[in-house]
Amino acid sequence: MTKVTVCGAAGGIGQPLSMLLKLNAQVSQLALYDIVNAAGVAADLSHINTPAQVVGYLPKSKDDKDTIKEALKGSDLVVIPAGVPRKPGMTRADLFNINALIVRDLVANAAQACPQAAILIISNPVNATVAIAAAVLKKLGVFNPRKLFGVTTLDSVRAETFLGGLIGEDPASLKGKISVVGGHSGDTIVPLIHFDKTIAAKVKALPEQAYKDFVHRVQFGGDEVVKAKNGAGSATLSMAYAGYRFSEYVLNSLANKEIPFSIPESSYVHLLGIGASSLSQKLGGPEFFSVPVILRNGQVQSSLDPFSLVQTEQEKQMIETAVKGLLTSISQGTSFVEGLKL
Ligand SMILES: NC(=O)c1ccc[n+]([C@@H]2O[C@H](COP(=O)([O-])OP(=O)(O)OC[C@H]3O[C@@H](n4cnc5c(N)ncnc54)[C@H](O)[C@@H]3O)[C@@H](O)[C@H]2O)c1
Ligand SMILES: O=C(O)C[C@H](O)C(=O)O
Repeated sequence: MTKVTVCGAAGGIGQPLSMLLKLNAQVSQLALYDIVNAAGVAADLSHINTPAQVVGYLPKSKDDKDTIKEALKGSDLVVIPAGVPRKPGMTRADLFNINALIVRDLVANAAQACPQAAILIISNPVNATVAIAAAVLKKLGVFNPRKLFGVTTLDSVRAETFLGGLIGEDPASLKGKISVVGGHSGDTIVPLIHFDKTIAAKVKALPEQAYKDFVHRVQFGGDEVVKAKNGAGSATLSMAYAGYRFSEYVLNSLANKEIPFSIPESSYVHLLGIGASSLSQKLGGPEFFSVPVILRNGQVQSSLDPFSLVQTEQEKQMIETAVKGLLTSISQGTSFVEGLKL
C-alpha cells in the first residue's frame, strides 16, 4: 500500500505528473491537492483503469487547514509542484517571494500529517525552496535529510536529449551514463559527461564550440521553453516526465527494486544530513548540492562524490562557479524561515 500526494495537482506540471503516477500500479492511493480544480482533475484521472484510488482535495475556505492535512495524512511520497511559473524576462529567483510561502506552508503541513514521507520539491527556485523545506522540517523537529529531495531531473533529461542529438546516440541510452550536478538554475547546473570514455571520445571529436553550446543549452534550457510559451508559463510536460522519473525511482526503492544504472539519478540534497559532509567541505561549504543518490526504502542510502566523475578542468571550474550561486540561494532560503512563526 503506497500513498502519494501531489500538491499543486491541477497545474501545468501537476496534471500530467498525476496522470503518470496514476499509471504506476504500485500506487494504491493518489491524493490530489490544489487550491483550484482538484476535484475535476481527480474525477477525470479516477476513470483510468489502474489500481490507485484517486481523491481530489480542495480547501473549503482560505483558512481551511484541515483539507491539506487530510490529503497528506499517511502519505509515503509527497510531490510539490505548487506555485507560480516564470514569464519571459524573469529569473527563477524572481519567483521566490510567492513560492517561498507556498512551499513553507505545504511542508509545514506535511511535517505534521506525514512526517515519515519522502518529500520532492519541484517549485522554483529549487536552489532556495529546498533550503526552506529543510528549515521548516528542522523547526518542527521532523527533519530527515535522507528524505528531502530537490527535483533536478529535468536537467539530466535535457542533457541526455541534447547530447544524444549532438553525438548521434539514442538519448535514452545516455541515462545513467552522464550526470548533472550542482543546482537548478543557470550556471549552478553542471553537466558532467567526460567520465564515460565512449562519450568523451565522441565529444572530443566535436568542434570545441559545440561542447560549449551544449553546456549552455543544458544550463539555460528552461529559458527556451519560457520564451516559446511566450507568457503562458514554463516547462510542464517535460517536467512532469522528469518529476515522474524521479518519483518512480523513489517508489522503486520503496519496493526494493534494483537500480539498473551505474550512475543513479541526481537530486539536490542536504549534504551534511546524508553523510556527505566531507564533500560539502571539499566544495567550500554549501549545505545543499545535487549529486547522484543511491536510494533504499525511499531514502538516500549513499551518494556519489561528483569529483569522482569530473575529468576535465572545465568541469571542475563549472562546479566552483555553481557553488558561488548556491551559497547565496541557500542562505536566502534558510534566513526566510528563521524568525518565522510556523
Ligand atoms: N524543478 C524543476 O525542474 C521545474 C521545472 C518546471 C517548473 N518548475 C516550477 O514548478 C512550479 C509549478 O509550475 P507549473 O507550470 O505547474 O505552474 P502552474 O501555475 O501551471 O501550476 C501551479 C499550480 O499550483 C497551484 N497552487 C498555488 N498555490 C498553491 C498552494 N498553496 N497549495 C496547492 N497548490 C497551489 C495552482 O493553483 C496551480 O494549479 C513553478 O514554480 C515552476 O517554476 C520547476
Ligand atoms: O525555467 C523554468 O522556470 C522552469 C524550470 O525550472 C525549467 O528548468 O524548465
